[in-house]
Amino acid sequence: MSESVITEPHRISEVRVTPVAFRDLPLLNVVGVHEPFALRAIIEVVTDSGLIGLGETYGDAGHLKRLQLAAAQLVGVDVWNINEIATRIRTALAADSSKAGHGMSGMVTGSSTADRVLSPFEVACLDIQGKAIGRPVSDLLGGAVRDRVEYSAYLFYKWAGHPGQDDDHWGEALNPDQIVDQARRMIAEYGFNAIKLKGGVFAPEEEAEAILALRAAFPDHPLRIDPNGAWSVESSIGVGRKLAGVLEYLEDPTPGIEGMAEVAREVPMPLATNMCVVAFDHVKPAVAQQAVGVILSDHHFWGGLGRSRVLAGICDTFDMGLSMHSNSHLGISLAAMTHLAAATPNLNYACDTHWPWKSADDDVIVPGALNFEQGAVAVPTGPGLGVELDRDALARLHEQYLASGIRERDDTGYMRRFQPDFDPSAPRW
Ligand SMILES: O=C([O-])C(=O)C[C@H](O)[C@@H](O)C(=O)[O-]
Ligand SMILES: [Mg+2]
Repeated sequence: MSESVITEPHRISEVRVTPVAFRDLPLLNVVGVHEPFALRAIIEVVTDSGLIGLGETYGDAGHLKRLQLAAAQLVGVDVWNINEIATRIRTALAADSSKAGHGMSGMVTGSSTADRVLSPFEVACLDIQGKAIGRPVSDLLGGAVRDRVEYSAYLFYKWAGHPGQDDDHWGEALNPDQIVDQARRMIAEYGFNAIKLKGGVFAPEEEAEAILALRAAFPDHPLRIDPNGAWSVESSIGVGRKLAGVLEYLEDPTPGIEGMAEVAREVPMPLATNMCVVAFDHVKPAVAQQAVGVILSDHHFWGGLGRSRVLAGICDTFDMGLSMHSNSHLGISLAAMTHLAAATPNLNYACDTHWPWKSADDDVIVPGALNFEQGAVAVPTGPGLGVELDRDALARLHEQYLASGIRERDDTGYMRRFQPDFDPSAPRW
């Protein structure tokens, strides 16, 4: 590598934003059911030095529009100047007042728009920085403290298949026995050492039974349940007491910082959240009220990898645990999550991932860079993120996006096609 490649600025000459869709399964949650395709946007940042960096984020129409507004302001900026990139993005978004299209279907609503938009550009710039100096992104984040990152088995209640289609290969999971079967299959295939159940679908007592069935089947796996705020304070306290000694944490049992604080005072396990603390402004009131013991970071809405490490420092300062949240995602996100978790010493919980729900052939990266072994992904050691864009796959998933007709994630609207009176309001029980 010539010295100039290292010392010269790498100025952004072009930014490409490509919406893609990949097949998804009918996974149930408090707001409805996953549609047949999940949306993402793939970001390519190109420099005048000929390097290309990759980022991945939500693909909803409103978010895409904001990504385009931001992208138009980034030409000429040096990829080493993330502060300048963040400033330009805030300026570009000043005229955009729409809140629509954040990509999380009503479950994470209060995150910062500027941080959500910054995230994929920051990741792409870190990818370029790493490529420019021949070092992995984890080195740019302070260095890997672990060479493999543990993920959890993320179980969902689900229908056997999308209505009108054949059953999918996971089949139905609507009761505790089927949830245990799902866990067995997922753990046999991926080796996960921790288990999370997405709740908020059935009454809390039934979901607590599923957790007890998982405990009986997997005596040593840390367990979590996440009903996405579906339970009242009273119900949450009831479930929390019933599952004393069974859960490593109870995730978002009830909505809001005040409600979580009430529950936290009465249950023995820490409460975790990716709903009531999703932006830096939420941390102070949550700490003051001792509402949460664990924050689930997510670089897609906390402003990228650097700002997620700021969050990690805050958690460390206030003796809070740190875990990682996930939405349906592709390989560029998995690479970024893995570098971040590798370089975050206090991220001690197995991270969430929706990875097992995606078909292996539905991705935009060249296969082989990221593999699960014994529940963990080895941290890529090549330059940058360590993943390569497969342009044919990108074109195919973009065609899939165009053909899908889906432009916003809408779990509730999809559910109402089959259950017209479905009501997503929370708390429900
Ligand atoms: O931990 C969480 O809240 C999530 O993973 C949110 C996701 O949107 C999940 O509920 C889903 O994909 O249905
Ligand atoms: Mg959650």
